[in-house]
Amino acid sequence: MAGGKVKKEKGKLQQQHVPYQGGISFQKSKGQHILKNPLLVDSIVQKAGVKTTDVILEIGPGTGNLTKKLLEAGKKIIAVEIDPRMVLELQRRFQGTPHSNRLTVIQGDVLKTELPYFDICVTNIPYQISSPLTFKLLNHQPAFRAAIIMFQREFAMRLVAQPGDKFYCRLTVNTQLHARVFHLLKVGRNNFRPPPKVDSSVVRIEPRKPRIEVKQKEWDGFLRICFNRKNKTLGSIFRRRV
Ligand SMILES: C[S@@+](CC[C@H](N)C(=O)[O-])C[C@H]1O[C@@H](n2cnc3c(N)ncnc32)[C@H](O)[C@@H]1O
Repeated sequence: MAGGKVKKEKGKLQQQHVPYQGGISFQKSKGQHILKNPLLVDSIVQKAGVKTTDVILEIGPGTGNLTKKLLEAGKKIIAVEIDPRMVLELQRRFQGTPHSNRLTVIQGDVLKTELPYFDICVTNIPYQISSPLTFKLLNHQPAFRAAIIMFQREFAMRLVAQPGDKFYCRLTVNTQLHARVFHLLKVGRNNFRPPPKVDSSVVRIEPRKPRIEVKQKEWDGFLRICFNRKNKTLGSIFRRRV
């Protein structure tokens, strides 16, 4: 472990819990639990179904462990990171690599940032922003294909719950009104550095297509077009619906 200290305690060599990577101390207040298992990162990217043409949004790229795999899979990454130390670390890590011109890092709080267009969001978020972030994404226009998000397990269970489940609640209803939600992967706390106090789950959120609202005026215009054509049957179907 980079920067780790080893101290002798009660006759045993015990590794002190010093969560450093590349000289950066991780801040729990910012939910900085870095994914340390490369196999898990591969699995998340693979299950996300990223296309080579995709513009990907990543929230909280941290030191870039997920970012690196996303850069290999997609066309362009837009990453929003609140911590300037992490932004510097990302620049240091990707500068001069073949991927660098496909990565844009926005420094700021994602909840206060106007999000650009993206096809898919793949992200390991700080859990304290789970709820506002989910609804920010669900309100985002134009709608994206899917968001693949690491949540605290219990929050994930509430998102995917079905009527009658113990986790079924207002969050479930509000989310499923706007999106289809799937549980993808259970993730144990030891896959992170430092390990959080809770287990996690990766969830896939697919926004529902908005219903097309047709106003009376538009129906009238459409009716006229139908009657101007020779297909009278089609015309009468629409007349009945008006
Ligand atoms: C759980 S870590 C994930 C790090 C990295 N993606 C990984 O998987 O290894 C969360 C990241 O989100 C950043 N973060 C925390 N609050 C944020 C916010 N409001 N807006 C943007 N980034 C935030 C943290 O600084 C941290 O880098």
